Amino acid sequence: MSEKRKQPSKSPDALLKQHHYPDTPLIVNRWLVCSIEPANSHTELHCLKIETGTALASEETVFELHGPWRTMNVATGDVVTVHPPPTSSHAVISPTSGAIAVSFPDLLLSPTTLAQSIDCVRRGVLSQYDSPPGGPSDAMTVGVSVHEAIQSVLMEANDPATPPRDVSDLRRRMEELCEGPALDQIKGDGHLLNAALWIDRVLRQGYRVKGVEYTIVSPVLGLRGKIDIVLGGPGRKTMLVEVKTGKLPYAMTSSSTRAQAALYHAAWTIHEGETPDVVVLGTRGRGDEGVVSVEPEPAEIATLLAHRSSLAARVWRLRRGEYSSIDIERLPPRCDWCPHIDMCNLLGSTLDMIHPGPDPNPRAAKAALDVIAEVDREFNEHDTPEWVTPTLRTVSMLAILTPTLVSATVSGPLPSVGQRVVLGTQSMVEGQVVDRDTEASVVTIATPYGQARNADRLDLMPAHDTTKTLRHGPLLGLEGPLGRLLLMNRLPTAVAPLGDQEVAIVAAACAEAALSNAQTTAARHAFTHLISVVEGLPGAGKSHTIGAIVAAAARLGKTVLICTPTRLACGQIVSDVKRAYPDVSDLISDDISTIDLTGSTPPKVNVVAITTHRALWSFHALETFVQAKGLRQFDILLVDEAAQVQTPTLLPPTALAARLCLIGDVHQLGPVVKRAAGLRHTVMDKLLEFESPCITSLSAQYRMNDVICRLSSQLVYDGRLKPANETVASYRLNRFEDFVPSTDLDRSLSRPVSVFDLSGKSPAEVVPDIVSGIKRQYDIPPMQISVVAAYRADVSAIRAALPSIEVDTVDSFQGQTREAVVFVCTSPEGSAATLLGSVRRINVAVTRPRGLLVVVADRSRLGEQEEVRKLVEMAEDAVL
Ligand SMILES: Nc1ncnc2c1ncn2[C@@H]1O[C@H](COP(=O)(O)OP(=O)(O)OP(=O)(O)O)[C@@H](O)[C@H]1O
Repeated sequence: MSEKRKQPSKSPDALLKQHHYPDTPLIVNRWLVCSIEPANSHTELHCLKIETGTALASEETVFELHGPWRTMNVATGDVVTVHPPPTSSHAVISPTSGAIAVSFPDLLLSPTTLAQSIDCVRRGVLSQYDSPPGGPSDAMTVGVSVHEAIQSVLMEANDPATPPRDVSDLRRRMEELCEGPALDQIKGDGHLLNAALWIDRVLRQGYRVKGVEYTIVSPVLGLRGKIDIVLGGPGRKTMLVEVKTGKLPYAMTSSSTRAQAALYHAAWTIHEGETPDVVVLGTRGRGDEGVVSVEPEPAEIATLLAHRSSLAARVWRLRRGEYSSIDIERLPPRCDWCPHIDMCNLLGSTLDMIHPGPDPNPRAAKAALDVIAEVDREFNEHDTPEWVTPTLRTVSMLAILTPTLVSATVSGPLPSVGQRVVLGTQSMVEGQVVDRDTEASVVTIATPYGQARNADRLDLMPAHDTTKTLRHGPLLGLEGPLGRLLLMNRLPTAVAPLGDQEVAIVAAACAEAALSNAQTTAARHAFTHLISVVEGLPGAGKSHTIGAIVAAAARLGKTVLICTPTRLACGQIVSDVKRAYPDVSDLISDDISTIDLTGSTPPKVNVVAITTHRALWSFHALETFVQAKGLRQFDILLVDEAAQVQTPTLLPPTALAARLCLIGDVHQLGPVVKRAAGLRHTVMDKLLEFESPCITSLSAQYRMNDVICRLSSQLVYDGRLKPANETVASYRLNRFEDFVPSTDLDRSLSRPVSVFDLSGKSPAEVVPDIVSGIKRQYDIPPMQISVVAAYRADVSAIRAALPSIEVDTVDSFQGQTREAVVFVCTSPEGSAATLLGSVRRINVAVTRPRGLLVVVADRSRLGEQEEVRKLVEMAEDAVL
């Protein structure tokens, strides 16, 4: 078995540089070095599960071989032996240390899985369980048959004995190959004609098959898989074809398909040393609709490279993006058929354990630990190399799921506090050391800090049970008042009174904004209480109050970190404050990256606004900002729309602030959580369980007239929501003087709240008439009329019919005000009414308008939509 291999002519990073991937440092995905021995012995190697590898023995070089448990030097003349014999594509030589990297194929992902994991945060972890329960669906059968037929006719074309075939011959031949129960559907959907047209074209261009199901393994990219078809063409051109026969045309250009194509492009370039063309071939579209040539963009490559370095890191990084871009609630149709659903549930339960709901109990914790054990077992059944202990798996999973701290026992010298590190033998968990225990060799690492580009690598001791330290370790943000609240169920009541001058400045800012007594109290509490809460009903002036707090703080020279769940809210707060308080306009910024933190003088800015997820990413920059101001922490952390912020997301920014002020409404939109019920229970919910003077309730609202206000008040607030004054209550839209109502529509729209039935039509047919009716009757600018729909499908259809009017989902209107709102509270035919099952979502929609609310419903479906039925009944009562 002993064999001596020569070094590949070019190192992988040289190839990367040569082929348009110049900035790619070589990071070996998951690697472990085999053993070495004198030429006449190789016994030790058999016990290691190394499937692949390479051996080096250059005359001049001394190589350092290292794995997680050993480091050895290979001297000139030594022979390195790997068992079973390696293939060069599986191994990489580290250009810096000269170490031999042997990749573990079972830790590599398929390109499809890796590409899909861009859309589904969990799929990366679950890739190894990719077989549908209950057998393949019809679509899969059709897809597979057509796919194989295409490969077969292309291969047959290589055979000199096959006569030349025109389009009809190709099509007929594929029909023969597809013979079976799915053939009728295949023919009906036009797959074979489309495929035949494409095959005819490439054959005429001189392309011939070089391989089908062509195996490609790329440790550098962290993937292995099979390219559906590799074609060689004139001028030594190579075309890589990804066949997506069962998919609809839009799948051809989806982000995951593009990612897959980019992966092929990169893998081929790196390992074969030539730049290929990549084509995604669909057959369901009309003609060329299904054929897409993909030229990966640098940004796509960069995204992939950012995701590649390990199974866990990929998913973890994706999860960091989740807070902004992946709305899990929009994925159910996908999840319903997703074969990973069972594993998803397991992970969901794990989440519940890590962030338990209101009453964490030992039984739930035990159940969740069982879940982790089960996940470990699953992983281990898949031939996991021994050194990848279940513990390591678990730690990476927990790190994926908890943006907090992990503790790990490390081998070798301990890094110092503050040092950025990568935990594990690859970029599994990035973070910064926040604590170290030299005796126990334990470091505590805060994740996710991101930006670990210059991090040092730490090796975990394989046998150590890191989960124990993880679970008992301190958690970032939990040492302070929030910790006492979450861990001990205790709310701090200590108050730090303000000095006279401070009281005067806060009072002045409140007076400038004409804050009510309750709003003024809420503003003062933000300065005096360790934790304060402003429960503000819709339109009760939460944003208005934040403005006064921020202005007062800026004038007092205090530092404030504002966190909001959305970028829109973030920008809105900053622009409102700048407009209302021009004197502090230079002291507030919503872009931490533009603040100069390197100068010798402290930055001028006092107030930084940032989205909650961005705060995780930019933790280090925020910390540097505070230090540059000569402080240890921000004076106040203000969290707007706090009812939407999950507890773990709140922990890192909390660690950066002396005081926490949460502002929100638990009856408006909540956090987007699919299964982990524990995450649904936010810090805001938790705080409202207390009766404490630190909670201020704002129930007098300044937005809606009395009729609209009554609707929300009855629907959600047990009558607590009231107009702040008579001017607000009696507000009506300004009607054109010469307007005379002549139709039923006009008469309905003359009331502040009205209900329209779809009567068998689609929202896109009904809404334009309603909007025209509003424009005819009321003197308001079109930008003050908005259409709000629960479902994206309705939003798209109505937008197409009403291009000049703002149409969007409920979620994008949270926090907004309009003169008139048309609320389409229907669900598209065939969809489950889940979005409308949420009274919180309905509440947000109906509390946007000042003067006019039009509810569009489908009476024939009210039986299936309990919350909508209630709304319609109350809206009709409101009209009377
Ligand atoms: N004390 C006040 N005096 C006059 N107008 C006020 C006062 N407080 C708030 N408003 C006005 O009421 C409207 C709604 O206020 P704001 O947007 O701050 O409410 P909100 O609680 O943030 O609403 P939502 O719950 O919808 O996010 C704004 O036009 C604001 O200027």
